[in-house]
Amino acid sequence: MPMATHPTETGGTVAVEIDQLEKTYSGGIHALRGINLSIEKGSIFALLGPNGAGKSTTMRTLATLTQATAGTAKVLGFDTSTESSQIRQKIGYVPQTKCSDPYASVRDNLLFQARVYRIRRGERMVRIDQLMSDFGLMDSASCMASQLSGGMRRRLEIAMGIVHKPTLLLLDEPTVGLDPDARLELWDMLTKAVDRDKMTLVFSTHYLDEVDQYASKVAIIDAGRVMAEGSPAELKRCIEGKMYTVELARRSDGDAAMEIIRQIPRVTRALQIGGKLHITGGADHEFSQQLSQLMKSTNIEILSLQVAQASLGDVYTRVTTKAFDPSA
Ligand SMILES: Nc1ncnc2c1ncn2[C@@H]1O[C@H](COP(=O)(O)OP(=O)(O)OP(=O)(O)O)[C@@H](O)[C@H]1O
Repeated sequence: MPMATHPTETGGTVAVEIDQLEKTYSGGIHALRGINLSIEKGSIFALLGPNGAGKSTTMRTLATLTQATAGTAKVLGFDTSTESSQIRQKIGYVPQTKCSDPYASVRDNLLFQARVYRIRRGERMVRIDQLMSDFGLMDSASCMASQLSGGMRRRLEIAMGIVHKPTLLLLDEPTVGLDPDARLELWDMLTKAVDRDKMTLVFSTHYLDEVDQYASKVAIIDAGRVMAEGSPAELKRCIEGKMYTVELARRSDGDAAMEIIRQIPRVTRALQIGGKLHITGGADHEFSQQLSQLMKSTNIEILSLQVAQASLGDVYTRVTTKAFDPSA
């Protein structure tokens, strides 16, 4: 992975350009079915999607660890299929699975990585001390990686991923399996490091709150395709009207209630999940009155009706789940 010289970085203001990317694994599994994405330099970009959506495959392609079947992916102006060595010295990649040596200390794990990237002897210790301080690892410098908590081990692995000050950092589900406090701690330290070293960050996640809070842009991926893309605020605005959550007194009324909802002209989406009906429709008082009156007239008792602005979760549910679509 390390190279003696640094190539001139190209790509203008774009860090990643993906065009019609396809990946078919042996056995005929279509992991990517024509992904298009453009990621600006300096942004924090999230790939959000359910299990098996193709997030890791996209990450691995950008990290030049797997070859696309068709289409192109450019990282910092370099082609992932023909210019992998130029890309590898400019990026940091931290996979989903543990990648530190469990039997080496925190300091030795970082030292190993610094040697791999041929950081000069004089600079190595300064950089390692800085990273241990940034990621709250100073007091654990001599601990073996296997002795660290899940959150600390993840922080060590991210520190290892940026030891060479990459321009682009790829993190595959950085907080998976961590408790809420550990997630917050990690994001706090990570965003400070990203800011200071002026990195572009691309991360994949299942956590909507992380996307809402930290990402400047997000692509929602499902079954190997980009289903929606934009800033979290833009995506929320895409959902017209408001979100209504109706809880029925009797779960058994669910199907009948869905039939009634289908008759309301301004309902754009409706979904029945575990005894609750999630409806997108008109944003006015009249709409919610119409909804409750129709239910009452057919003896369907409503326990509660809540109204909210669309959340990123609503967008996610809408683009990744088969909902009732009256226009379909
Ligand atoms: N090495 C491989 N060989 C064969 N199939 C694979 C391989 N890696 C991934 N797949 C398949 O490709 C599809 C996409 O997988 P991928 O890991 O990219 O999704 P993901 O969105 O990262 O999922 P998760 O959130 O579960 O990590 C899945 O159907 C998966 O089973």
